[in-house]
Amino acid sequence: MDLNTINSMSYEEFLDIFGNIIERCPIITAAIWSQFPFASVTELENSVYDFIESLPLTGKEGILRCHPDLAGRDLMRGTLTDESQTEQAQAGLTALTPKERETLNLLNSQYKAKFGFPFVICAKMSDKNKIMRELASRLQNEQSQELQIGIAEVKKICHLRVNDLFLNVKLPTKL
Ligand SMILES: NC(=O)N[C@H]1NC(=O)NC1=O
Repeated sequence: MDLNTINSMSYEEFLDIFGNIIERCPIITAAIWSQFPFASVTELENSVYDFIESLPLTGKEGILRCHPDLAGRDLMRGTLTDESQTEQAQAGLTALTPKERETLNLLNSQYKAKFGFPFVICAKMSDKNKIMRELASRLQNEQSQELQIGIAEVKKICHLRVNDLFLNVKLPTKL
């Protein structure tokens, strides 16, 4: 897919394809359509990141809260987004032993109880062992630090999702 194609999309088409570049936050995709046309993919990504940075702390916390727990309830119920399902599978989180799942769930609960939002990490850039270690280590941080790290991870996830869309997307023939 090229930029010209994107720049000629209606906001409905743009939302259909790019609506989940930030997990369960289509409002961000809808907002950046106002910045059309984009001169580059980087410019598109930067407008997402600028929008996120313009939010108050509660808005940033809200973005983190839209993320499903890793190997959590949504994975067990089959209610993850396609993107999150692929990312968690790639990190090995869909094939945990019961003991590993129990440990991860416990750490996730401790993290949420301490910070008020879920532990977020770019799963595709990690694996199950690294995720467990990072979670245990980040649990020791201050809340403000974790908000910053979590949002940095959201941006990494977004970057990979945008890349994927540019490489793989099959556009509706109508476009
Ligand atoms: N909690 C959390 O990190 N969730 C996410 N990470 C990722 O790579 N995809 C997600 O949905």
